[in-house]
Amino acid sequence: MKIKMLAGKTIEINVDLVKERAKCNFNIREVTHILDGGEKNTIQRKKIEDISLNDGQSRDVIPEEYLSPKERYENAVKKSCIYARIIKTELMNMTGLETLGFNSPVFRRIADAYFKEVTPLLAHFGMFVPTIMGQCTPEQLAHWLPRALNFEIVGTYVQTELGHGTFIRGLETTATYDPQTEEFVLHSPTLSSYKWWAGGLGKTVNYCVVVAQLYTKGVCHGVHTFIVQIRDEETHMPLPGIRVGDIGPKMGYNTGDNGFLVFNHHRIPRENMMMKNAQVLKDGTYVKVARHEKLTYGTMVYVRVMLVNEMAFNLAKAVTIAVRYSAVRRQSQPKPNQPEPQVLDYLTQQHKLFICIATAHALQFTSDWLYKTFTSVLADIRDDKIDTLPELHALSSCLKAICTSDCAAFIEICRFACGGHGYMASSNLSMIYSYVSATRTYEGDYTVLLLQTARFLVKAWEQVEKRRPVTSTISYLSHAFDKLKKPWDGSNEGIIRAFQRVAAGKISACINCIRYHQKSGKDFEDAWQLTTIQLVAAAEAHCRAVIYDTYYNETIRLTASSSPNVKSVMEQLCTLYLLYWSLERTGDLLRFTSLSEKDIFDLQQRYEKMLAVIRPNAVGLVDAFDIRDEILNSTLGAYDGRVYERLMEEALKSPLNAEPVNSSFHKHLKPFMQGKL
Ligand SMILES: CCCCCCCCCCCCCCCCCC(=O)SCCNC(=O)CCNC(=O)[C@H](O)C(C)(C)COP(=O)(O)OP(=O)(O)OC[C@H]1O[C@@H](n2cnc3c(N)ncnc32)[C@H](O)[C@@H]1OP(=O)(O)O
Ligand SMILES: Cc1cc2nc3c(=O)[nH]c(=O)nc-3n(C[C@H](O)[C@H](O)[C@H](O)COP(=O)(O)OP(=O)(O)OC[C@H]3O[C@@H](n4cnc5c(N)ncnc54)[C@H](O)[C@@H]3O)c2cc1C
Repeated sequence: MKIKMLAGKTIEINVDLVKERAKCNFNIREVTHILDGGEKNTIQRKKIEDISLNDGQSRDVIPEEYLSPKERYENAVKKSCIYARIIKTELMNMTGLETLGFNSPVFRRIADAYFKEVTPLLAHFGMFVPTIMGQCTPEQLAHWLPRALNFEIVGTYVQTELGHGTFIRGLETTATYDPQTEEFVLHSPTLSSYKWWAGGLGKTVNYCVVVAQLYTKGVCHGVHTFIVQIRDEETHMPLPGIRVGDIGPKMGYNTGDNGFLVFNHHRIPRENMMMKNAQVLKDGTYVKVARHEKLTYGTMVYVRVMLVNEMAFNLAKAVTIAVRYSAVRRQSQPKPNQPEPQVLDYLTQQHKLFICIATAHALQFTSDWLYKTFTSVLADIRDDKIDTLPELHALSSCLKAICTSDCAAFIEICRFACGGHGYMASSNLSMIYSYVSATRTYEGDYTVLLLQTARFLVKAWEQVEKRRPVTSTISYLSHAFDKLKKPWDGSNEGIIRAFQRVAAGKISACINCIRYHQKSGKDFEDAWQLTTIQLVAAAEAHCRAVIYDTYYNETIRLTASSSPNVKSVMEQLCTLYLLYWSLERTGDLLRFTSLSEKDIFDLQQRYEKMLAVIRPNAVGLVDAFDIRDEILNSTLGAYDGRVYERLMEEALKSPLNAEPVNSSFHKHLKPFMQGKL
């Protein structure tokens, strides 16, 4: 079927997708505006996408997969420069766009059109610049920030070592102050102290933020951050006292040149210690400035907050691919003499996919809410108020853990939903998965971060026990002492309250367990370790309760003035989300609430009915994510649904197809087959 597009281009669209779009009963644009945070943002995003993508500069002539590792990296550097130039010269200076930061989700979106994997500048944008902004004094900021923003220097964040990633206090790299020369001497005393992992470190950057143990006047003051030049600005050669290189192939991020770095008594000026939170004076006196010692960890909190948005976007990409493909793909014959159904018509397929759409909404709204919380805590810190920081740390830790983990699991389900073709690199699902899978580990491992949240919850519980007030996200704990179990209420609010009881019940069980071990003679640390499986589960339950509550309340707020059909499809997705998790967690609900077997039957019926209600709008809902084909990069997920044509076109690009017979036939296979080998 031929369709005339607005831009005047005629494109052919798969007939099933045309029918799906005709079935959609809500205004797609309205949903896009809600997801973008308002119509103005959508207009701005589209303008930016047009400027950055319309001239085709982002496209590769040869698919990345066919390049050697070295060529892939070099191609990524070339495109990083085009990408960064567009942001710097064409976008940031444009009227109306100058307030957008480098890490705006809009710039983030277009990056995917340029890089199938990642840009070697990811850590420059995502970590180096934010650390300068967060850890420098005003004088240092004036010196370093313009240089970094203008790309006169390119940097990364070098914290993790071969021996330690999680346990930051255990890092071994030393920065020892020498008052004679007013310099710090950076040194890697052991193999396990070698820096390892930082993105862009291998070959790209010439500067970095290094996290090291600060020694002055013979005393260790713990980890601090330093700006360290590692390469000559002109020749790019490593400076004396620096050994630096690439760590080699990984499961993903292969264009990201993650690197190692070894210091041999490398000297940097005193002024290169980032001195917003602590200072070393010329004579070596150590002065603590910040009221909270963990403010040095600020960049990590920032990236954890940003990652929730990152997850919403990546899941939106995966489910756009899987839903469009499922509308085009026909398979099997459930009834004789009937045409093969679209696989999207199978209830099991809807079960796989509609929760992914709902989750992308849930994460988007949660991420917007978390970002607002983050900026308000930053404002508090600027006013020297630090009492909101622990809650932000607890929230960003558990949300980062659960969102990255759910997102990776659901992206894999999107791949399953695409059958064999989902396994093709050209579907882009494998690349999205390998990218997201790493987020569960970096910036704080899943278990480790949930245990941080658990620590906060245990303290909060003790406050509630003493009838002291607690902050808003844990205020539900005050109902935990209500004696009577309330009757089961299957409304959305009822389900949210039920999950808050689950979270409170799990925290209470942890407290009992810790106290039980303490009573039997264990000290607190041992009792804590013996309870960690339950503590992780309690932090997960708390996090999910926060997501349910936020998703539900934000849906109501954001659709308050929407057209009726938009309001109802958004509410349907939210209800679907709550029903899905109720069914996933029946064990918890049976244990901590008055849910009965009959209630489970009802939940299942309601869930399946909801799948049927959402079915006609499924393609419309993924269209509403409004992700351009260049960004999706997928043979299965393009807007036009020309799946088989695209698969064939991509296959023909394989270098193996350049010649009818490969030389290995004559060299190896033929002699082997003829028994001559
Ligand atoms: C292309 C276009 C541009 C796109 C840009 C897009 C941007 C978005 C995406 C960016 C992606 C960037 C790429 C990133 C790549 C990965 C980078 C890394 O992994 S880098 C490496 C990342 N590495 C990691 O993430 C390592 C993970 N490990 C850690 O974070 C820490 O070692 C720890 C938290 C586990 C423990 O720390 P430890 O010092 O042993 O502390 P204790 O346990 O003894 O707790 C003591 C007290 O401190 C409290 N507290 C703790 N932290 C904080 C905090 N942040 N705040 C406040 N408080 C905090 C804690 O609650 C407790 O309180 P209380 O109970 O006493 O009241
Ligand atoms: C793609 C990628 C990019 C990265 N980029 C950077 C970067 O730019 N800069 C940088 O500095 N680092 C970077 N990292 C490193 C990353 O931050 C660390 O790998 C991450 O924080 C996990 O730490 P680890 O490797 O030490 O894991 P470990 O802590 O060694 O984890 C191993 C296992 O031990 C468990 N474990 C550890 N501690 C505890 C505990 N206290 N209680 C219970 N279980 C525990 C974990 O749950 C995990 O199962 C990157 C990593 C990856 C994969």
